[in-house]
Amino acid sequence: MQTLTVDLGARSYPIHVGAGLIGRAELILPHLPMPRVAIVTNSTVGPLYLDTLRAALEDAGVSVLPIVVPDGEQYKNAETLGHIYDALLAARMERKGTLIALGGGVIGDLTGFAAATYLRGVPFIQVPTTLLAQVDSSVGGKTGINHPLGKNMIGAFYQPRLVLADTDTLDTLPDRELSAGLAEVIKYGLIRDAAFFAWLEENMERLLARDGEALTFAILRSCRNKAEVVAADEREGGLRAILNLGHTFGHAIEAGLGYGVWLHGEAVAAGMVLAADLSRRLGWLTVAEVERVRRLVRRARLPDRAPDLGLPRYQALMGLDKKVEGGRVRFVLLKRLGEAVVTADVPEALAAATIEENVASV
Ligand SMILES: NC(=O)c1ccc[n+]([C@@H]2O[C@H](COP(=O)([O-])OP(=O)(O)OC[C@H]3O[C@@H](n4cnc5c(N)ncnc54)[C@H](O)[C@@H]3O)[C@@H](O)[C@H]2O)c1
Ligand SMILES: O=C(O)C(=O)C[C@@H](O)[C@H](O)[C@H](O)COP(=O)(O)O
Ligand SMILES: [Zn+2]
Repeated sequence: MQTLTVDLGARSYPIHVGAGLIGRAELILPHLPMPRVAIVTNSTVGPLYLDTLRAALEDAGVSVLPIVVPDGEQYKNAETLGHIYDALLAARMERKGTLIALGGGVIGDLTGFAAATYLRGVPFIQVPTTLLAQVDSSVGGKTGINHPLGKNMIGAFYQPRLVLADTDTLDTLPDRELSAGLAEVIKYGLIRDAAFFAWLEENMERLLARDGEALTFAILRSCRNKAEVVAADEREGGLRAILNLGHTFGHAIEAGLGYGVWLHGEAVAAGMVLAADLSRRLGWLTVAEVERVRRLVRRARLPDRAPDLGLPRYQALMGLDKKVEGGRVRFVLLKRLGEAVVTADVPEALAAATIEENVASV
């Protein structure tokens, strides 16, 4: 097991990464104010991993309330959140009870927001079981739910007490989901870690083949990048927005197609290629550099073109992005491979051409 820390003063927390961690209650116990937890999971992950986690905790004297919600991005909404509150209230979960998110980013975001709001805040722990959740969503405290008009529109910054990333859980992850996680991994290389981008170009096949050493390296390197950004700017006053590379286009794709049609990582992958192409149009990246981005995305078995929703629909959806200021979309773009910038100074015609020249019919 290897451990990193998200450095947030009194709210700092560890990220443990390694094999077989779900069965190790001793890693969780120090973070529980009282021996009572609710494990929130879904109908896919529950049958795979709930028993192991539950038995480990119960054997250690912890009372466990399982809450199983339906699986899918389309359930990351107010209705599912309501079911979680209902179950917590029915079981009289108290303020010192801890919520544990067992699953991917959907479960993590939902459970984190439930924890931020139930009784005005109870402790929570992330046990991420997808690559995407292990490299990104379980770290940093962005929690929330979708709105039909836009992704993650309702939420809170609320940090977990612990992130427990058991790499064994990736054994059961479908290939498509593994690739989706690789999108956010590539993101770290593009925004602030050129050496990691080059490493990914060398090692993409090992990652796709689920080589344990390569995956663990990529998870730790990604978490280290994210932890450093979050420690510097927890609530996205500035720097943290670079973690949104590809998301302005990507969130428009997810909401525009309907949640769950394209996976989050797939939409972000196409969005990053568009962001790279827009950066080229602004004179920052070369054609060859955009091709490097496109090639790596394709090698990760991810889409490098966006679905053709029509330009007006893209513009309307992107106008709802959380980074919009004074009505102007703020784009996360690339000055070079390994350095992101956030700018509203983008001629509308260039953004429009980027979309129109990078779409493919779905
Ligand atoms: N909070 C953040 O900082 C942040 C960062 C990135 C993404 N997100 C959010 O995370 C979500 C995407 O997360 P995701 O990609 O993990 O999707 P997900 O949570 O939908 O999980 C993907 C699929 O894999 C299944 N699954 C999970 N673990 C499994 C396992 N070990 N074996 C087999 N199947 C497994 C799930 O049931 C689901 O069907 C989006 O809602 C996105 O907006 C949040
Ligand atoms: O942690 C962050 O900050 C991120 O932006 C990480 C993203 O990968 C993630 O998808 C996040 O949920 C997007 O944030 P949002 O504020 O655009 O909803
Ligand atoms: Zn994301």
